[in-house]
Amino acid sequence: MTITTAVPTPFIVSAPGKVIIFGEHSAVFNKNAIAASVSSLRTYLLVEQSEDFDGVELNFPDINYDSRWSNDDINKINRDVIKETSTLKHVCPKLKEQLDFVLKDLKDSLNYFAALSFLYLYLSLCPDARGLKFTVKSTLPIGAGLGSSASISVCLALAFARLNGHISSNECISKEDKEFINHWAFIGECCIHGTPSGIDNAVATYGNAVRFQRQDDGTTQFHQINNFPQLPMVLTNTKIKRSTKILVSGVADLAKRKPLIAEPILEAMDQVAIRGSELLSDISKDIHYDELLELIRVNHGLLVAVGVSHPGLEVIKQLSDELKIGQTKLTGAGGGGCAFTLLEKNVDHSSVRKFHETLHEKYKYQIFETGLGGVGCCFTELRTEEFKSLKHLFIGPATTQDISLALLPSPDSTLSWVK
Ligand SMILES: Nc1ncnc2c1ncn2[C@@H]1O[C@H](COP(=O)(O)OP(=O)(O)O)[C@@H](O)[C@H]1O
Ligand SMILES: C[C@@](O)(CCOP(=O)(O)O)CC(=O)O
Ligand SMILES: [Mg+2]
Repeated sequence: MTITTAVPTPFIVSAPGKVIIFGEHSAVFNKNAIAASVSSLRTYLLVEQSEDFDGVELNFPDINYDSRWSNDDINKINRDVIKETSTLKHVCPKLKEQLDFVLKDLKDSLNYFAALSFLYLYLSLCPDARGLKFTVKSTLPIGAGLGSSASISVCLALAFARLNGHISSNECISKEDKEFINHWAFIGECCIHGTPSGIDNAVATYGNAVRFQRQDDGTTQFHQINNFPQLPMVLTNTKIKRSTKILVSGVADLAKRKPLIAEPILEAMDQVAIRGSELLSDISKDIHYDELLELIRVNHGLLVAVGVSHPGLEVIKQLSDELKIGQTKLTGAGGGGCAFTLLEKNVDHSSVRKFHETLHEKYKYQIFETGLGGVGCCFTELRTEEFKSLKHLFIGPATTQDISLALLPSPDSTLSWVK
């Protein structure tokens, strides 16, 4: 079997999910937004040699999807069309058309978008890397508003950029390399949900927290917010399924039909995010904490107005209001998925416990314990013994705790993560 790669295998790449604090949806309309990475909820991608196949194998157990494409399948895609993708800031319609043909059996299923982003990035970045198997496992909930689509796109972009030799240093991932990864992850996001703002892939690439704004010419402007405060918060997953693509296109439809109504709402979201970022950079002044809580309440109301909440999310908001523990807003695309509750400064802990218990026992919601900020994308090459001891995490019924315990790129990790 011929294996043409610039770096040794096996290796693992990883990227975090995110919480949008202010500005989901309005970010798509070039308004300001603030998001932070969720340090312990991440996607991991294992790249290894195929055992018995000289094409490309894909294994996405989290969504029950696997596939393999032979060298013949791959060689049928027109090389001139592939070359065109390198200069584009969006998805190349000609390549998408060819991939639609390859993926015709998946059309209209959720797996189609995952396969499309995989093949699009693979062909654009390392079409000659063959005889490889790519397995993805995430400790993030998928389709829940915590940016799993961006996190997997960053993992794919980083892995493929290593395989073609674009990223060859084993010391660190340079600023230029991160720009490259962020660009291609944005294209992966475009494959998954059409018109992303780019905030999710920026956070998954760079980690920490960012204030972000997409510009009218399609470029993005973002600043890392250093020393992002560890906000006292509760992150709740309703487990109600929804699709970012459909929710984002619903808001675009409203903006098109009722521009005079939608634009002031989006403008108000912009002002919330601008003021929110001022407050978050100087949270030490307690006097502003109430204003931050107020902004959370206002931002949620504006998201309700553009039609992206869900009765299941309103349950969380209502309960936090009833128990007077803080302010809740949906986070991510909404329509189900997750909500973020910022707790009052001197919150009554027994009320927070009641909040947890009710959401868990009565509604069967899931509560995440995670800090905000932390490492962005990273990779680690595996020694033979490491590969042997870690492989089961990607093929067996490993829990998210098992995966985090063994792989989390924390300061006390036994693996040598390159960041
Ligand atoms: N671990 C994963 N394995 C396979 N596909 C994934 C994974 N994580 C994300 N995806 C892709 O991203 C989609 C979910 O993205 P999206 O609707 O934007 O929700 P979110 O980004 O909030 O999780 C999935 O349907 C799938 O195509
Ligand atoms: C709704 C939006 O602002 C965030 C979507 O996040 P998620 O896919 O729901 O995690 C879209 C975007 O900014 O690309
Ligand atoms: Mg997404």
